[in-house]
Amino acid sequence: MDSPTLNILVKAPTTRLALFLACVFILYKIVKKRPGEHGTLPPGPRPWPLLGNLHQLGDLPHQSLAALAKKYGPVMFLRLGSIPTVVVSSPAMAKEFLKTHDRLFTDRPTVSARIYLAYDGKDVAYASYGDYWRQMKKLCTLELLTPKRTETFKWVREEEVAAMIRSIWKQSEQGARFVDLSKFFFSLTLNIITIMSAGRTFSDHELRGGRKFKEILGEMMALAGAFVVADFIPLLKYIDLQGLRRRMKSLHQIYDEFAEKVIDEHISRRNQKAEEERGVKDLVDIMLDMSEAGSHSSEVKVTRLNIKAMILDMLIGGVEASSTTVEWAMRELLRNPCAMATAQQEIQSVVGLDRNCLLKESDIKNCEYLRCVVKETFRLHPPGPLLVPHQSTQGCNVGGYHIPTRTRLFVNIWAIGRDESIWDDPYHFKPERFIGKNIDFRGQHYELLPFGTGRRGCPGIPMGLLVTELTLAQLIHCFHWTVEGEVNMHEMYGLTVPGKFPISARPSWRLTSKFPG
Ligand code: HEM
Repeated sequence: MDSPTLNILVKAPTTRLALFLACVFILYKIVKKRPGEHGTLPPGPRPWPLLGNLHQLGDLPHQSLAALAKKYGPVMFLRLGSIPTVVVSSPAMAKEFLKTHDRLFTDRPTVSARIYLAYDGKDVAYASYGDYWRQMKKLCTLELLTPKRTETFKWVREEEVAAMIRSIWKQSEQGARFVDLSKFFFSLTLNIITIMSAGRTFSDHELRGGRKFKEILGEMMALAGAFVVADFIPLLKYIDLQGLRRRMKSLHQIYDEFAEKVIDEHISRRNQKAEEERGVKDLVDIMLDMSEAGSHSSEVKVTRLNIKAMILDMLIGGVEASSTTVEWAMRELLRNPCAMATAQQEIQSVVGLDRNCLLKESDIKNCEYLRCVVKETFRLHPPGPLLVPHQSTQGCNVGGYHIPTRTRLFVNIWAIGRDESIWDDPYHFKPERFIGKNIDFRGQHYELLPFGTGRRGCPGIPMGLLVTELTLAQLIHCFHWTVEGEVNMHEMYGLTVPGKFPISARPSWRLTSKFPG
C-alpha cells in the first residue's frame, strides 16, 4: 500500500473507526468460532466478565437452563465464572455425550466438597476418572450394591418401613391432625442406609460434642449441594468468602471420627466372635473381609480410608435421592386423587385390606401401576435434575461442536422429562402413560435417565428403587391421606431437589386390622 492511501486510512476519523470495528469483529469471530482444527463452540448466551453466565442460573438452575435451552438449543455453551460448561437438553444429545463419547466425559470436576468433605476424591462419586475410581466403582458394582447383596438387606427395608408406618399410626391414634412426611422419609432412608452400611443406627450422644447424627448428615448433604463461589471464580480460591469450606472441614472431622469408631467397633466384634456367629454382614464387614484377604476377585485392595470414603458415598448418594423421590411421589398422588385411588386399588387387589401383616417387597412385582407412579415421578421430579457434573478429559468434537478440555457437562434430565416433543401432555402426572410401554430408567432410554447412564451411572439403582417402591406402597396401602388446601410444588435446589416446604398430610388408617404385631 502506498503512503497517500495509508494516510487517508489512518487520518480520516470515520475510516479509522471503521477499520477498528472491522478488526474487533474479525477477532470476535475468530475467538467465538474457533474455526479450523477445533471447530465451533455450541451456541449460548454471551458471558459477562468474571461472572460469565453465573447470574443466569438463578435459584433453580435446572429451570433457568431449560428456559435458556429453548432459545439456544439442546447443546448449549456457557461460562460459569471461568468454567467452560456444556448443557445438554435432548435425548439424542444425551446419548452422544453419555454413550458415544462417554469415555471422554467420565471425569468429575475438582470442587470444594470433594476436597474438604470427600477425602479429596478418595470416594467414588467425586473421584477423578482413572484407575482409582475404576477400582472403587468395581467395589460398588461387583461387591457392595449388587442386586443379590441388596436382596440380603430386605429385612432392613421391611423392618424400617414397618417402624415408620407404626410411628405414623401412633401419631394419628394420639390425635395428631397432620404429620410431617418429609421428616419421616429422611429418617427412614437414613436409618436404612446406616444399618446396611454400618450395622446399626446411631443415637444422639455418640458424636463429638453430643451432635445429632441426623443433623450432622443433613448438614453434610446441604454443604455437598451448596454453591461455592470459589469453585467457579479462581481469583477467590484462597478466600473462604462464604465460610463454607470452614464448615466442611469441621463436619468432615466429626464424620471421620464417627467412621473410625464404626470401623473399630467392627474390628473388635470380629475379634470376639467366630465367623459363623457374626450374623448378617453389613458393608463395613464386607470391606473388612476384603481388606483382610488383601485382594479379591475384583482386584480391589481395601484400606481404612476406602471404607470411610465409601460409607460417606452411600450416605450422601443414597439417603436424600431416595427420600426426595418418595416425597415427590406423595405430593403428586396427593394432588391427583384418581392416580392415588388407582394405586391403592391395585395394591388392595394384590394383598387385600385385612392382612395382618404388611405388604412385602415381593408383592411389588404385581403392582404395575405403582411402579409406573415411581417412573412418572422420576420423569417430572428427578432428584438430580442435572445429574452429577461430568468433565471432559480432552478437547473433542461432539454433535458437530468443539468441546474444550475440562469442560463441565450438565445433562438437564429435568428439561428432557418435560419436553413437549417427547412426551404427550408433559406437565401432567399420568403414570398410565408407561403402562404396556418398555421405557425404562436404567440407562438405555435417554428420555428417562434419573440414575444417569454409562460409566458414571448410579450403582445404587436396585437399592434406591426398592426403598422408594416399598415405602410408597406401604404408605398408601395403610392410610388414606388428605391435605389442607393445595399441595405445594415449589422446589429447592441443593444436593438433590426436594420440595421447598415439607409435606404435611393427615393420615387415617385404611386396613381393616389394627396395626400388626
Ligand atoms: C432414587 C434413588 C437414587 C437416584 C435417583 C440416584 C441418582 C444418581 C445419579 C443421577 C447419579 C449421577 C450419575 C451421573 O453422574 O451421570 C448417581 C451417582 C451415584 N449414586 Fe445414586 N441415586 C439413587 C440412589 C443411590 C443409592 C441408594 C446409592 C448407594 C447406597 C447411590 C450411590 C451412588 C454413587 C456412589 C454414585 C456415584 C457414581 C460414580 O460417580 O461413578 N445412589 N446417583
